Amino acid sequence: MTDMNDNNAAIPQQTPRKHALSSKVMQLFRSGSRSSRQVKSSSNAQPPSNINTNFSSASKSAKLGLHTPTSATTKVAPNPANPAAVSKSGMYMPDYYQSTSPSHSSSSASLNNHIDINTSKSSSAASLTSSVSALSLSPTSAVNTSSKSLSPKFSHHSNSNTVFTPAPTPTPSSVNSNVNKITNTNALNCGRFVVHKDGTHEHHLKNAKRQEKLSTMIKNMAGASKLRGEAKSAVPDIILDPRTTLKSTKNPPTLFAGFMKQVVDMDDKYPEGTPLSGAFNGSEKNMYMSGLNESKNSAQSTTSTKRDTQCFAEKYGRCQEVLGKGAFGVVRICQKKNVSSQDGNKSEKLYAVKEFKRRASESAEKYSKRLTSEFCISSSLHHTNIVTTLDLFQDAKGEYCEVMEYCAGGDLFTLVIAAGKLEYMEADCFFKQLIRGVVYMHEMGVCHRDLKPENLLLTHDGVLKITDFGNSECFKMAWEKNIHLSGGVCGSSPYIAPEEYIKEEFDPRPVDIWACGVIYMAMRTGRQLWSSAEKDDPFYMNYLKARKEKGGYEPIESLKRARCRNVIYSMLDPVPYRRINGKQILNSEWGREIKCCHNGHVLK
Ligand SMILES: Nc1ncnc2c1ncn2[C@@H]1O[C@H](COP(=O)(O)OP(=O)(O)OP(=O)(O)O)[C@@H](O)[C@H]1O
Repeated sequence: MTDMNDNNAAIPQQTPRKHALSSKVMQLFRSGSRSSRQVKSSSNAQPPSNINTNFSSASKSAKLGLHTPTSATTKVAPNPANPAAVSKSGMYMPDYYQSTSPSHSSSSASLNNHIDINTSKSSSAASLTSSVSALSLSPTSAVNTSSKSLSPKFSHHSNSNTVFTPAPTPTPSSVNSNVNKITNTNALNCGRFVVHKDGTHEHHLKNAKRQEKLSTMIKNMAGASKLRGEAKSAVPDIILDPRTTLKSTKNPPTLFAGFMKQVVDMDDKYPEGTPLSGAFNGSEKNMYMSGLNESKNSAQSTTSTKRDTQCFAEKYGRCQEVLGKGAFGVVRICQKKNVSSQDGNKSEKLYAVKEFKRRASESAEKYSKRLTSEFCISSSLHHTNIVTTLDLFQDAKGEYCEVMEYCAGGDLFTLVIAAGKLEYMEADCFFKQLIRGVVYMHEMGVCHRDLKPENLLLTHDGVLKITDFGNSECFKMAWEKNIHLSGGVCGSSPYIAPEEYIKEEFDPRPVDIWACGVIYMAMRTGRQLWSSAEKDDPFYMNYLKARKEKGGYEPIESLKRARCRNVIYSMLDPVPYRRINGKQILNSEWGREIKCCHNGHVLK
């Protein structure tokens, strides 16, 4: 039996190389993605229109998709008064990255104040490395998160008088019973997630199969009268009457409800068979056929740029069916045949090609800045848990397209919807990979600002990859000591951190951590925690109240394992500077005991 405590599990060694970044690119990083900032009304849950009416002007303009003042993004955080805030490398380590949480005697609002975690300070300071000419960079200095010297102690207090006893360290027998528990789930029966007797596991993710299941679910939901009762309970109020009934519902919206809302919305906008994010809409055959038709059409229109098309086809093969649809265009699969592999055999290689459509309201300059920012940032990041961006080219219509590695397991959003919810071993594995990717990103001086299950792709063997850097920003250059604060509200409402609504400027890193906490809860419960973390959201208000009380917040309490709950409460601390950071999560008892399959690497 393998010990569940994986003390040696450290984040993959990544080594940032310092680059001189031209002022032009800096300018793009500072303002490019900002111009596209907006809150996407959640694809998962449509907040009722009678809420979200009382927010600051900054958040208001962001919600309306308006441009947030650039000045808000360029203000530099003040120098730390505390000399301890300067790392060994001489770089400023902001408060947020200090190893100890600020102490608060008033315990009521701060569950995470009771979590004592040592964090390695030897990691290099954040450094984004990029250049205009060479957009793909290799990191060079190691991220050191040795956990040997750590002795995390959890004592989860819901208030100053109450102490929750932490869950015991798993013993072989407790691991066994957990394994048995997992073994009994449908997840295992359908072969998606297999747990071995030694406690290790494997993922077998097939997006195409999942799409079929989702199509059937949608058909049943929409058509079969015998399922209507179930449909009503599974899609509470969101579809029925979002404005009047959310406040009276007991549970927050399910991810499936949001998915159905997408279907309903899409039906109005697009013809039948147009895939949404996750390419669920229509049978696989229909998707493929429509993809072929689209390829034919695009082939006809590309005759004027035959040379470019040939060049692209030589490198990446022909574009085929549509994989998914996002806010800015479709993502297609490309198949390159006869690629020589290391063993001398010929095989095929698949790529994903993402279109960047220009919005009607978007100026050419803004469009160019948006896509350059996304491409510059994503192609500068090299990590197992971040999708590899390979190329940027212009198609026959003059639209820019980004070439990425193809992730055959689809996205986490559709996985959770198809599964209902994930068992803890599967969710934990994805969670740890997500945090590893976030830690690396933050080390590189980049924050994502739109983390959600739709933007987390999966390989067939369960490697999670963060994608969609359209809202990301660089908060610190390699040569800078101070971080740049962010401003404005962006992302999808259920995942947006509360400070985005109430503060003009904030550290963007805790914002990513907050989103990861919400994502974990979405995986485990199949529901959103709330529509948005604002005062007029009844679920969020309940959460704020309940986290101070003895019983805690029911959806988080339902996680059962105290060490997991403690970390989630700390990730969802409404006070950003108290929020746990990525390294602390990995070094927590829970973080260290999570076993990732193949240590989060793709199987060869
Ligand atoms: N590399 C990839 N491999 C496989 N599928 C992909 C890949 N990239 C994207 N997809 C699919 O396409 C969908 C849309 O992609 P993406 O989120 O990047 O588009 P977007 O226009 O930026 O969307 P949005 O801004 O609305 O989040 C994803 O949810 C996923 O299902």
